[in-house]
Amino acid sequence: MTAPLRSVTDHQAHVAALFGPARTVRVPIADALGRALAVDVAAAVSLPGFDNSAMDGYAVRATDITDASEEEPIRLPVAEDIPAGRTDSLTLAEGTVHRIMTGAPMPAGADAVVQVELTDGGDQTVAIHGTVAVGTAVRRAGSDIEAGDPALLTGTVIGSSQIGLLAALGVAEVEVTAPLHVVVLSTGSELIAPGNPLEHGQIYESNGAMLCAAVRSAGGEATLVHFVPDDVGQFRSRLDEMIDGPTAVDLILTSGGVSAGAYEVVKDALTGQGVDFLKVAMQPGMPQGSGRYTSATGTTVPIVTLPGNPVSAQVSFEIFVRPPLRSAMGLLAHRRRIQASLADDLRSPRGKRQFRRGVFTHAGGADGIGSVVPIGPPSSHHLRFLASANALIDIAADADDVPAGTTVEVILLD
Ligand SMILES: Nc1nc2c(c(=O)[nH]1)N[C@H]1C(S)=C(S)[C@@H](COP(=O)(O)OP(=O)(O)OC[C@H]3O[C@@H](n4cnc5c(N)ncnc54)[C@H](O)[C@@H]3O)O[C@H]1N2
Ligand code: MOO
Repeated sequence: MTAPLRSVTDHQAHVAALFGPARTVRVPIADALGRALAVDVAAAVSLPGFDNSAMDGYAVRATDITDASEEEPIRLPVAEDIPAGRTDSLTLAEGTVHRIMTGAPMPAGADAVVQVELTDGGDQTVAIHGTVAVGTAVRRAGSDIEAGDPALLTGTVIGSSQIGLLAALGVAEVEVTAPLHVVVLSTGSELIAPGNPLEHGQIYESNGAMLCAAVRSAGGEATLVHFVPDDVGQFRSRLDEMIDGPTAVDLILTSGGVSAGAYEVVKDALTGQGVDFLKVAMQPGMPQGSGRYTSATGTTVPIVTLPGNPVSAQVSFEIFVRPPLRSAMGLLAHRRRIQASLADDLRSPRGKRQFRRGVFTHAGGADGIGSVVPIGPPSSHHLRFLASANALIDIAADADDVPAGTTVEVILLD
């Protein structure tokens, strides 16, 4: 008797339950890029740290130049020259000015800066051709952020501007969520590494490179292992070797060897070892497995066994692995889902949720929604069309004929 198929949402829940809470790590700020902040960061200093000039010009007392005009400029002695970086504390005497550059500290007593364009630019004395209000071109200490104020909150994903703020605040290292380490294991004696000649019946190993890239683009770290012989004992020893190796393993991701053939090394080696093998009501990606595998030395690691067909492997990663992997690193789990108008008729197998490859554009649908053109046939060896797609079209399990013009949901891949 055939077991009923598990629904996509059910299998998503099974895989998600394998992941624990995010781990954290302290890193130099440059290495925090793309990671989620694990603590609140308060400003240890104010920004700006001192009153400084917003313009190249002259620091003045505004009352000294209230009578200045284009026709009758006021001429004042230039008592000091203050480039950015000057560290001594200066005081502006009444009836004098200091030449000052953008970012340089304001002298005590000065309350405005006259930009150089309103003067003759003199360096001994200067003719000032206009008036300025108190505060003109002065950046006050703490006007961006005051020392002690919250700068970044836990959970913020660190991008270049957050790194900029941290550096400006003098922060050298931060506590962020740690990247998870995924061992990507490809099985199949027909598989040859790219760069080598092929014999008849052999193909290039592509799932390994693809899934490692998928893990990295999700924010994880990946190690690729290609296991060739169809030998269950050797397969388990290789797995144990990786688990008990120098780098802790957070997830094992296999592809291939899980369907109904005579040489299904993954399924044969892991059945009865804490891993369930089953069929999910989806296309592509029907044969799946997930669970926790314990090595000979007693280390237990979550494992997800993806089907070998390349499109099945990649789509399965997107649907089952990417969201909980990202969640477990404190990152936004889900890709953007958007409604689109289907540009061509589709057929879908009733009873299976179908994820067809598509090209989404923001225009072209009715009522201002975008449109999606399905590309390539449904079968799961059409890697070329997957590589041209920017979206997966999510067709419900109860649909069969889906005519052009139907509003469908798409998952944006970039
Ligand atoms: N009798 C049945 N046969 C099959 C069923 C089924 O239910 N009953 N399911 C089919 C479906 S659907 C899929 S998907 C595949 C999954 O098979 P496996 O996970 O066991 O994968 P393999 O048989 O090892 O390989 C399938 C296919 O993919 C190629 N492959 C595998 N690994 C790689 C790799 N790393 N790089 C590139 N290509 C790879 C492999 O050469 C095969 O062509 O089973 C169907 N069969
Ligand atoms: O379900 Mo399989 O994953 O179509 O190729």
